[in-house]
Order: sequence, then C-alpha cells, then structure tokens
Amino acid sequence: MDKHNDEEIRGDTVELDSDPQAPKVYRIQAIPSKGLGVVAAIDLAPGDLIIVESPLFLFRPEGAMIYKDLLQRAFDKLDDGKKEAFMKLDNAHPETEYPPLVGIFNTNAYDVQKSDHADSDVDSPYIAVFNDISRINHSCSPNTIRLWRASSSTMHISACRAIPAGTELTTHYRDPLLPSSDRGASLLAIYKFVCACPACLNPTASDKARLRLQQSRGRLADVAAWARAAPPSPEFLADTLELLGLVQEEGLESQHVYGRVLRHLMCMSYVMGEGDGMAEGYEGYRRMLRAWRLANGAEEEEVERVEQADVEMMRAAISRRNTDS
Ligand SMILES: C[S@@+](CC[C@H](N)C(=O)[O-])C[C@H]1O[C@@H](n2cnc3c(N)ncnc32)[C@H](O)[C@@H]1O
Repeated sequence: MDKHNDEEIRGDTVELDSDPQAPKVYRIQAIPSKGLGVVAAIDLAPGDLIIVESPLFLFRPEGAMIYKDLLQRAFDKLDDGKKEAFMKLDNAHPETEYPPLVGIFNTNAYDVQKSDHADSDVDSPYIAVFNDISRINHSCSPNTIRLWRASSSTMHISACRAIPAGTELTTHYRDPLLPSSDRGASLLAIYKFVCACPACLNPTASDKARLRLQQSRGRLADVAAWARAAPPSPEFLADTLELLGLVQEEGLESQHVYGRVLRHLMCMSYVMGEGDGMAEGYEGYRRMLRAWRLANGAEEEEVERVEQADVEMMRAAISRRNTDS
C-alpha cells in the first residue's frame, strides 16, 4: 500500500451485467472491508480514460412531488434488465426508514448537470446511478477524475496519476479539500462508513495542507499577473513548488488546484529555463498538465491551442524583460 491508500487488490472478478463491448481495463471484485470495488486490470498512466458509461438510471427531482414516489415512478419505467441491475447495487441503508429503492439510490447516485457547465444555473441537476461506476469506492486522495459529459450523457473516469495494474480505483464522494471532520461526518451519514484513508487517520497535518491548497486557489488563478513582469519572484516560485509537493503528498491530483500549479510551473520553467529547483522543466510540466487537462475533458486541439497561447504569452514576457534590461 502506498501513502495514498492506492491498494493492490487480489481476488476474483465479480461478473455483473456490464457492457460486453467495453474494453476491460478494469474489473469489479470484492475489496476488504468495502464490499465490491473496481480495480485496474492494466497499468494506467495519468490522463488515461478508464471507463465511459451511460447511467443505468437518470433521474431529475422536480417540483414538490414526494421524492420516493417520483423515484418509484421513474424506476417503474426502466426495462427489466436495468431494474435487476439497479436492485443488485449496494444499499448503505438496509434497515432504515427508507424503502430499498431510496436506500440504493442514496448510496450510489452522483449529481450531474444537463449542461457541460457545472456552474450553469439554468439547468437543474440530474441524479445518475451507474452499473459499474457506482461500484467505485471513495478515497479522500482519489486516483481518478470523474467527468460528466452532458453532450453524450455519459460519465468518464480517467486516471489522475499512475495506477499500477491490480490497484483499486477510487473517486471522491465528498470534496477532498473540506476539513476531515466535515468529510467524515457526511460520509458516515450518507454512506455509513468511516473513512480509513491516511488523510482521515492523521488529519492534523493533512487538514493544514488541504486548507493551504484551498486558500491558494485565488493566488494561482492568473499566470498573466506575474508574466507581465517576468520572471516570477523567487518567493512565488518557491511557494508554487511547495504547493505541488503538497498536492502530491496529499494525493490531490484530481483537483483543479493541481492543474493551476502545473500551469504556473510550466510557464515559469519556460521563462526561467530549467533548474531553480524545478524537478521537471518545461516539457515535463507540459506533459503533466496535458494529461490533467485531457482527464478533465479537454479535447486534443483545445489543449494545443491553450498551450500555444501560453507560449506566446511567455515569449512576450521574455522579450519585454530583454528590452527592459
Ligand atoms: C457507491 S457504493 C460503492 C460500491 C460498494 N462498495 C459496493 O459493494 O457496491 C458506496 C458504498 O461502498 C462502501 N464504501 C465506499 N467507499 C468506502 C471506503 N473508503 N471505505 C469503506 N467502505 C466504503 C460503503 O459501504 C458505501 O456506502
């Protein structure tokens, strides 16, 4: 087991009614103390697409109708195969006031937007349950990125760091940048488990690191802010390298802060050349950022376009610096 709980899992695959056409880069099997889970069947590199899946059940809570009645009506419209697959999913609330339908739904559902823009306020959220993706267990240091594509109504799961074959795939059910006590309370209330990931077991240092990453979001928003007066100050460079270390130490490559840190370091290494404590250099950071952008749904051409725009901005910064000196 490594520092993020990326566990190597052995054991037999569980046969579910998965899409037979889907390339089997993953398998579903029993995971100690977590029920079933999803495991990488091959070595995966950052940015690799692992699962593309349409929901078994896509549901939109609306109006003042009673949730459970609305859910029952939507469920009744499913074909028998989907009904059966849905009823086989995990239920974290088997002995509560909820009927099984609601219990299974609450255990396995993800909020998704009808529009590709997560902050769009014109589209009310849908809730989606999946045959395979709903088998992915939670980690506060997940090794995958989950992306809903409204244009195709499919959920995409990609690797956000290297995942060796046999490692359990994980996603986050709650924002990993929240304090551990908030994450833990919500995971226990809704999913009925106590998270035993390293960040939850030793929360003091982890909470501090995550708060620092969360607070850096604004400071990292704009590369142009330092590029205008390139090069960046030594303090800003040291701070950005420290943030990268925190992301990697905490296993938060799935988060937006990672993309922002990589973009700054890529641009800094372009302006300053290699060295200065930067482990990767321009090509290295460019490769890492590219993988992160692809995993977050960017198309190849779009990635090339934004890379080119950054190079042009950096060239202008260098030529300004040369003119000024
Ligand atoms: C969406 S389901 C995940 C798949 C589930 N393990 C199964 O057997 O189908 C959510 C449930 O999985 C279990 N689970 C998920 N992540 C876990 C974790 N990190 N530790 C322990 N149990 C976990 C909990 O029982 C939770 O209610």
